[in-house]
Amino acid sequence: MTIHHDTRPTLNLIRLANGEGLDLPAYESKGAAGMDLRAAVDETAPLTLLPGKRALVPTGFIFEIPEHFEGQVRPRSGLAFKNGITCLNSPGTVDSDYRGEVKVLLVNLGEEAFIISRGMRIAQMVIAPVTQARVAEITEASETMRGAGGFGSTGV
Ligand SMILES: O=c1ccn([C@H]2C[C@H](O)[C@@H](COP(=O)(O)OP(=O)(O)OP(=O)(O)O)O2)c(=O)[nH]1
Ligand SMILES: [Mg+2]
Repeated sequence: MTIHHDTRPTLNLIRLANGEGLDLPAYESKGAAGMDLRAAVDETAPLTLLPGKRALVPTGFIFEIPEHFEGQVRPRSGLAFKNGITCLNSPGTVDSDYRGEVKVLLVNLGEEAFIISRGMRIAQMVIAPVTQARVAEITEASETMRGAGGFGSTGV
């Protein structure tokens, strides 16, 4: 009999007042990379995002991102494809030492107004390992084949 140890890091969530009654962020399928984030906008006041405008949408939770991990706030492709809605700062970076409310910076690149109602799944968050590098200044970079080639240097 094989015993499976759950090696996943724990993500502690603290529900804020504006998060009352919201479903927790959740992975919507067994293999989902990201957990969907819901809009903690007021039930009585949906947020209208006009074309070309951006808005910081609250999630109603503090996320205690485990140490040595980050939260990556990413757009949902369905909203991007159907409505032109994306995360302006994608991927948004939630630091493991952040203890404020996680918010989603949405922008409307579509042609129609987009209504954000309470509980709508407006983005997703991937929890990914991340490290800090020790920064050291040196006088000369090591030689590589690529060298300073970038921005299309390898062709299309
Ligand atoms: O999509 C996002 C991006 C960031 N944040 C929060 C969590 C993150 O830890 C903090 C800082 O994000 P970032 O470092 O990207 O912003 P900054 O402009 O560098 O602000 P700061 O000087 O506070 O780091 O803002 C969000 O809630 N959602
Ligand atoms: Mg920062």
